[in-house]
Amino acid sequence: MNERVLTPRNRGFLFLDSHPEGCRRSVADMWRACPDPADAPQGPGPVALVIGSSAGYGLAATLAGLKRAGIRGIAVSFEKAPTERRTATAGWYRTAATADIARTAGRDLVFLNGDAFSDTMKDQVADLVERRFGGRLDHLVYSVAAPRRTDPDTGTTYASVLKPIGRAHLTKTLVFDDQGVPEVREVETGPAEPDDVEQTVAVMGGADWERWIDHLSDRGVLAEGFSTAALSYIGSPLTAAIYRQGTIGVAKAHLEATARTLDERLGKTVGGRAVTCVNGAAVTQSSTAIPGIALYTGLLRGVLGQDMLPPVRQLAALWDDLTGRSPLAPDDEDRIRLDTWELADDVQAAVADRWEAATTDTIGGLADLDWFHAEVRRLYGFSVPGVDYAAPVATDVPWPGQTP
Ligand SMILES: NC(=O)c1ccc[n+]([C@@H]2O[C@H](COP(=O)([O-])OP(=O)(O)OC[C@H]3O[C@@H](n4cnc5c(N)ncnc54)[C@H](O)[C@@H]3O)[C@@H](O)[C@H]2O)c1
Repeated sequence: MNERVLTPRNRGFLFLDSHPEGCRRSVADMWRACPDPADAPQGPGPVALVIGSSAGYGLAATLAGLKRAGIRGIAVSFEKAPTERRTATAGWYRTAATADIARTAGRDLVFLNGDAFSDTMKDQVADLVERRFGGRLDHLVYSVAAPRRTDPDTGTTYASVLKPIGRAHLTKTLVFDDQGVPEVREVETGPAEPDDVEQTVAVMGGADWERWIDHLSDRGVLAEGFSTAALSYIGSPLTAAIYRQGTIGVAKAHLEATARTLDERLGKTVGGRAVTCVNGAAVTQSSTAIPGIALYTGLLRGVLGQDMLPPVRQLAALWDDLTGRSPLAPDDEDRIRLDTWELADDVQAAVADRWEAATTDTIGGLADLDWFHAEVRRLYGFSVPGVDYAAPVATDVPWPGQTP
């Protein structure tokens, strides 16, 4: 058993190691933060597939699905195993913790580790649905955030980028030095090259989600009334140049257009439904990579405090919609909106005032930096309340279903 004391080592918002016990507790905290349903789910539960289940919104989808809807089924993510020298990635440890929660809740959830963009993974999932889950999938939540995707048809690998379109964009941004001292800087991001948009759409648009649905449909494993949701983001005018009007925004528009195509197709074939679900800002490994988002999210928390709705509470509402317990009215572009708390006019006005006033000297009084800094560390299992970080911890935690 490889036991050692782990201290955080990071470059910016990226950490080299993850803390297994901290990751386990952060999942337990998320589980507790998901509200109980008025009546406990009965029976074996609907069969669900969550893609991107080990972090951020996909982890929230998995936990909220277990608690609110009593799902069983399959959870897919892409994580790295521990080695002699390095810990596993945080999502590996969170997956082990999620598996324990599913087991305790009496739900049969199978965790697969591999590339969701591959056809091999799609076949593996379809085989499992056939063999283990009665051949019928009731729900699919798509929550992948990835830097690259290889198209199985052509073998071409696409890389997504976060760039403005048309001209360079100067934004304020928040960084922390090695001692954790915050600094507000300006960074310029150059405009997208001609094929950056196409590449980003190929990774983060709707192509892979559509491929999943077609693949599972061809295999005949979509249940009558099957429903699917993919996660999207709109965000603030403050981040629009880099996000919604940037390369990633074009990809999100593609994802939302794909939902409309899939919705029509599923309606005709299995009486099913496809939607995108627009969520609010959250601190995740993917979101911290977006220029300006760290500052924006820290200020948003400064304005909203505890009223900032965590992913697991948003996803509880999504499951209530998917299962028909409490349907949500879509917006005029057929999207489910769980981001209204973030985009409320008064909230956005207050964040914009603070953004304007933000400098290295003033930031401490404008943003909730303690929260933001701790959230970033919690992504890797550090700064989780109740964990003894001085104690040695076993890093070779097995993937669920494997023997150590
Ligand atoms: N973070 C936010 O503020 C925010 C807000 C609204 C919507 N969203 C959306 O939520 C979705 C998930 O983003 P996140 O921020 O939770 O990301 P994240 O980085 O926290 O999680 C990404 C997940 O995708 C998995 N993954 C990555 N590549 C994969 C691959 N090739 N195969 C299988 N799994 C893979 C990872 O293992 C992880 O489970 C995205 O669509 C994002 O746009 C995020």
